[in-house]
Amino acid sequence: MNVQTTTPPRPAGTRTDAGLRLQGVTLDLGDGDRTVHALDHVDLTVDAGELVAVVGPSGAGKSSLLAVAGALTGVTSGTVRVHGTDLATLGPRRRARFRLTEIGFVFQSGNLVPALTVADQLRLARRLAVRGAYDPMPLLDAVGMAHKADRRPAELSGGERQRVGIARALVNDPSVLLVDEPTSALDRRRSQDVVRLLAERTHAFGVATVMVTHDHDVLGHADRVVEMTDGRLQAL
Ligand SMILES: Nc1ncnc2c1ncn2[C@@H]1O[C@H](COP(=O)(O)OP(=O)(O)OP(=O)(O)O)[C@@H](O)[C@H]1O
Repeated sequence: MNVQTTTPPRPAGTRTDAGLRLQGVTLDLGDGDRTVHALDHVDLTVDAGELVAVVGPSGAGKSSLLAVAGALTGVTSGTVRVHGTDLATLGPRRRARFRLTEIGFVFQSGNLVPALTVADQLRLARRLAVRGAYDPMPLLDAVGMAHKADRRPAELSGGERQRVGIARALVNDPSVLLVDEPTSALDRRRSQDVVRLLAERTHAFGVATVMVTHDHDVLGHADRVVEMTDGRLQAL
């Protein structure tokens, strides 16, 4: 008999160490002879169940912020904590495992695997982290995509692909969701729908979400907006 494992929603704000905490984070990157301060003493706390939008001009450091929050890049100084764990304490193997289970990534245009059905996109992401059968339907239902579970990415609209990307990022019940320009390939109405969905799922699943965007029309769905300029963060 297969044991179906589903992920129960986690109520927001139930863990004091939940979410994302950046304290005094600096990231220096080499650029030829000179050093670029991609992040300059950044402090940012995103609580479980909170959606924080990050805006700012090109080159301001927004991608760098996602890279350090997602354990893709180590910091030059300062600390990054995800669900209470200081990322600097993790070796390469534990860091990779941690990224798989604690962090969800949503990319610009879904980044789905072309050959897989919608349901299998979720099954694969789950399988990489947890053994055992998994029923993707409740989560697909939660993003309004259960009726297209058997379709492949080429048969979906841009907005639908993003919905599947959001579901896939939530499959392992991560503490942190990192979202990079989710509406860059979408028209205005679909952009609103996708970011509204992100906000709803953030609140319902109690995940700490950071969304980088150039799209000022969607900022109303964020709980908070911060602006990055020259590697520094300030509240808007
Ligand atoms: N690998 C690298 N080596 C050297 N400098 C880098 C590297 N990656 C980024 N930078 C520099 O770090 C700074 C921040 O870049 P980052 O990509 O984080 O900005 P961004 O706000 O995401 O920009 P955009 O909105 O254009 O994506 C920029 O000055 C950039 O040129």
